Amino acid sequence: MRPAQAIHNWQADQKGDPGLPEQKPEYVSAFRTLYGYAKPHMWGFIGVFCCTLIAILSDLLQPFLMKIAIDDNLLSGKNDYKGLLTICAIYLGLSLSSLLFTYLQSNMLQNIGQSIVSRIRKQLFGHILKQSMRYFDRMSSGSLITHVSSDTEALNQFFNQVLLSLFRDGLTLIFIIVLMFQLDTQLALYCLILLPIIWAIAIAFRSFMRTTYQLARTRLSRLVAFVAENLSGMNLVQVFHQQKEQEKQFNERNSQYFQANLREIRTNVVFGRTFDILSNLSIAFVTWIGGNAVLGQHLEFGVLYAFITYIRQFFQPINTITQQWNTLQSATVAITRIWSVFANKPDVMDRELAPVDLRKEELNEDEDERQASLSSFSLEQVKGRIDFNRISFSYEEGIPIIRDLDLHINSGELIGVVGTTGAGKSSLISLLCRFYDVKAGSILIDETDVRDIPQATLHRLVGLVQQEPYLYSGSIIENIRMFDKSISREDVIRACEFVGADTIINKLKDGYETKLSERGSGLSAGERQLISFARIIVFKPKVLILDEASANLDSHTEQLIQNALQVVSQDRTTIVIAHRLSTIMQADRIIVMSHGEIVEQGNHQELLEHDGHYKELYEHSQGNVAV
Ligand SMILES: Nc1ncnc2c1ncn2[C@@H]1O[C@H](COP(=O)(O)OP(=O)(O)OP(=O)(O)O)[C@@H](O)[C@H]1O
Repeated sequence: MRPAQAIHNWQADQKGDPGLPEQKPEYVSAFRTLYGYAKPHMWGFIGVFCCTLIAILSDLLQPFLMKIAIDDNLLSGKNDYKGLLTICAIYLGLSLSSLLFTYLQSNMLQNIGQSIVSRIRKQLFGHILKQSMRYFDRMSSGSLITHVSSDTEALNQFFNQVLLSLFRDGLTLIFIIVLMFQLDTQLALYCLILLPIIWAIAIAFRSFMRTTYQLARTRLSRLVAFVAENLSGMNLVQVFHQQKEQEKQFNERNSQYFQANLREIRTNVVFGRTFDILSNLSIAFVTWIGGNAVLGQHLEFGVLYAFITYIRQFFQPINTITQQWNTLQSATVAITRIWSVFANKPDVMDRELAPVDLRKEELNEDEDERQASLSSFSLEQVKGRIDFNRISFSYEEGIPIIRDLDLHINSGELIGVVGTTGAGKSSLISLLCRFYDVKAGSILIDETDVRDIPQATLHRLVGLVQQEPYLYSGSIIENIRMFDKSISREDVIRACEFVGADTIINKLKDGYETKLSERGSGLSAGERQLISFARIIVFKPKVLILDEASANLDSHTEQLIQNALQVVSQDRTTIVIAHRLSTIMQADRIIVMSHGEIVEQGNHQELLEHDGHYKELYEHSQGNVAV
């Protein structure tokens, strides 16, 4: 990440994370899309439904069986031991069946849920990788991490908790009501009087629980985003001695999350206990009404026993369903957020090249030329001529960064680009690599517009060594061949010898197998630069861009990089954004940029004689100050 970007993200986080808006759930569209993912698992869902049905019936028939045992065997005076034994055997069978089918149901649902979520997570990461730089300028890495981790996890909970509860608890409730009416209509009607009260309590708690739940989730997301941003901008935090300030801010967020969690737990406990009280009141009520009926011999004792058992079971699913409301809410918000990522189309895309014969009649002259240049474009035959034809560019509307810039580079030329900070040097390179598209004008490589070259080909064609080369956690060899197994070890070693990185790598204990930690720590800035040179060499780009590290390198490493640059620039067009003029004094041509325009160009000697910006920069650098 460029320091400017890190600062931007870091500052964005100080203001609160704009990437994590508190979105309102949009149930219909969110679940319609999710349905598309669930559809291929339809048979699995039918299986889950059947298992749930059998498990619930096995559970609910148990009190009914007890009622038969009490009324027909124990209190009837028939002394039917065989009948009692049969009932006990069936009871045991039902318990085992409940156990087995509950296991199957949750196993199947877990399987389906996990495979859907893993598919979404895979697609999400793939989609994020395809986004253009403008997207990453806007989004903080913290919110993207949240999308890939917490939001997909919320989806997982949707399948394993919400769906399961809807299946199991919903069906349980329906069956209990049916069984109650089956046992005694009058007593069942008395119990149903309770339903509106339960409903009112659930509604009252629901909105309260939703608020506390969402507060906790939002605060957690902010905490995660804060940590992620701090890790990515750690060098800034340390350079500016921000540790104490950041720790203070982290503690504030942490304590806010802690408070929100406590509130959520308290609300859940109060809600659960309210239901317990209501359940006990109902049991007392039914015992009184039903007990009177039993004493008056209008009701069998077994029926009353079964009724009381069912009332106990009645409150559990209502409680669970209400609690799942929160998970449903957060899953919906998560789905909406994930889908808003999916909905974002990259600004920079490969042009759709419709088959020529289909569009021939519509082709105008320009289009004809474009098609002709494309058909002659082949990666192997590219010579590396680059034309910036009067290009203009801005990151934000109304703030021009590059203005009407015209630059033509011959194949094999070594071009140095210098200029004051913010002159637009890196932006020019970003346009050539097509991280962004120009607003006006065009950039051609061998007469072909970069917008017409598939990005995969373009990035094979143009190799970029960045100011702060990124190294992945993995061995040095994997970092050089970028995990591409088709590049042999010999090729890697040859590339390292070529740029002079070989001696350094061989001095390391494990040589090419040395494991690098994240960001390549363990190696100096110069060593990381040399490794990224070797990385470029193995991929043999026709155009090489070097965004030179602005950090001060020791003279030995600087010499190594100078030598490396000399060898890698042979036979390829090379553009070097130089912070130290010594790097480009030998360049064929030096371009001096200021405020997005080329203000001078020529070789070192010519520019010194010109007595302009370059001379000023040169004299400045003679005082050993980096440009
Ligand atoms: N991603 C971005 N979004 C918005 N503005 C940006 C972005 N990147 C750069 N800029 C702005 O564009 C201008 C040119 O930046 P650029 O990085 O191209 O300059 P530069 O000449 O390479 O500077 P330096 O030598 O400091 O690297 C600066 O004003 C910078 O703040």
